[in-house]
Amino acid sequence: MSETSRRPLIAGNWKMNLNHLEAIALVQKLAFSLTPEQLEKVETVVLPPFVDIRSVQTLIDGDRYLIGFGAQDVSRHASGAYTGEIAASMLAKLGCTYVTVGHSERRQYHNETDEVVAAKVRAALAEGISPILCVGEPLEVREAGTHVAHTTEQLLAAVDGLSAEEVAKVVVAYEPVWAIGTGRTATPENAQEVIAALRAALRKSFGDVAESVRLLYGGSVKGSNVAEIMSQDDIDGALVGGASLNADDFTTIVRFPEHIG
Ligand SMILES: O=C[C@H](O)COP(=O)(O)O
Repeated sequence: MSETSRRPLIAGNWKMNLNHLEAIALVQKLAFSLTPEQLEKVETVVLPPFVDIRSVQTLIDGDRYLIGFGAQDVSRHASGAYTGEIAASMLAKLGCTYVTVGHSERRQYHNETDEVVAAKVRAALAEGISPILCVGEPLEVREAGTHVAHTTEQLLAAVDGLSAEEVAKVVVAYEPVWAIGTGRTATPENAQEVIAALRAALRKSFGDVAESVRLLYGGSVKGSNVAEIMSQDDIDGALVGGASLNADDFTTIVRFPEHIG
């Protein structure tokens, strides 16, 4: 995180955890634990399962919590006969401001291709929702040393053809697949290397707007490693999985500026 105008973003991806009652309890705990100053300094967002979102919205809107919320996936289609799918317009109506797109678990278990991911990015943007576009290499790519090229290709495939104005609304999350849920994190320097390369690729294709795009790191982020990760120049936040399910763990992560000298 360098001294720029990019506001840090910590997003909690709950994945397929917590029902709507548990969601309410967790968001309440977060709101009671974090001060308005902390939430002003660090944009804090939860990404619950679809069925929790209405409850989370009602709570956050009703009590005017300074916590954002979004979804974990979106249909590439606007509406129609797509059983089980959720349209971006439905998420927008619920007040979602973010949606993760192209998470490695969707790419791996639901066969999402770069083409599908690109269509979902567009679907979200069309409804004023910022996609949190996930990219990252599997272990064999890291071991082959081609991780920068791999993640850059994923990024450019997803944003190809967007305007600079649209790109400014995209958040990119670099999540090395081998670091997700494994307790293994990329070293802060490794994460910085890839994320700086992603920003350079955006700069080459879209110009100065690249300086305002927020790039996050994800993969076993915890209270104990977040400050070191966030000290890197190009890392603007974190996409947190496991540690976002516990209010104490997540608030410790959101409070990372207190641990940066
Ligand atoms: O979306 C979040 C990532 O997949 C990271 O998950 P994790 O923090 O449990 O490793």
